[in-house]
Amino acid sequence: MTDAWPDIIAVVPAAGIGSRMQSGRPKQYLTIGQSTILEHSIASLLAHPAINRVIVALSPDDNYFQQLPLAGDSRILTVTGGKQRADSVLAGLQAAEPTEWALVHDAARPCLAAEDLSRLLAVSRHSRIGGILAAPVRDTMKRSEPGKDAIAHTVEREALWHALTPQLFPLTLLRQCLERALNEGATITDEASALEYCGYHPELIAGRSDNIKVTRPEDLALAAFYLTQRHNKECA
Ligand SMILES: Nc1ccn([C@@H]2O[C@H](COP(=O)(O)OP(=O)(O)OP(=O)(O)O)[C@@H](O)[C@H]2O)c(=O)n1
Ligand SMILES: C[C@](O)(CO)[C@H](O)COP(=O)(O)O
Repeated sequence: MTDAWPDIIAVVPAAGIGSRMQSGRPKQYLTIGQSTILEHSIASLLAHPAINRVIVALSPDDNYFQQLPLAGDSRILTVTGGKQRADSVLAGLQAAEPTEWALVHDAARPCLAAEDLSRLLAVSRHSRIGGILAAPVRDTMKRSEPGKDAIAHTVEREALWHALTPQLFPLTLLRQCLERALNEGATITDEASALEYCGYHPELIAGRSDNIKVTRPEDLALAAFYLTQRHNKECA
């Protein structure tokens, strides 16, 4: 640990199959430029001075990771992921050596900006609960009628956010909340929802809306555009 940054471990859930992407391989292994989406996502973490250990949760059927240069990086440990994203995250947390903070970042989010990562990490200086990167909703939001593509009503968008990653929490607290929530059958789609289930209120850190999760086919070109824009700006 340095004075500037907390003692931290990063966990990258990368054990999904990317079914919504409709591609020939898991989406985290699709390429943008010369690297896979997974490599971009992990690079955005390791480029930050605060992060020098990453645990990657992989599918038991993953035949791709070992072909990447990352496989030989001593800062990276791999574990076997689980049936749901939360199971994969918990597998990573359970493999982590004792560490004060845990940062969880989707393998499918390759466009994380360094300034957003720093702003999230700064939460560790004043909070014992943690927080998440999030983007305020911009569009009018509708709730559909159950089972129909018809509008039931408009959802008040004031104070409505898109949860992003990374998400940052005390490792022990996150592990305890995830274990309890999963054991009690709660639906957990991000780390914050496990803390909420246990009664905590993590901070919302407004983040860039270009920190997209590559989920559907059209997202790949958008992520490539964002990464190219950032590269050109850095090289200017
Ligand atoms: N059992 C799972 C499911 C998802 N993930 C990871 O969690 C992140 C976000 O999940 P999502 O975007 O839903 O990825 P997939 O589950 O692969 O996508 P899909 O739902 O379209 O199959 C991804 O990096 C994915 O690899 C994981 O580690 N373990
Ligand atoms: C964690 C997450 O990216 C926050 O928005 C999101 O919940 C992942 O959901 P998915 O269905 O596993 O993609």
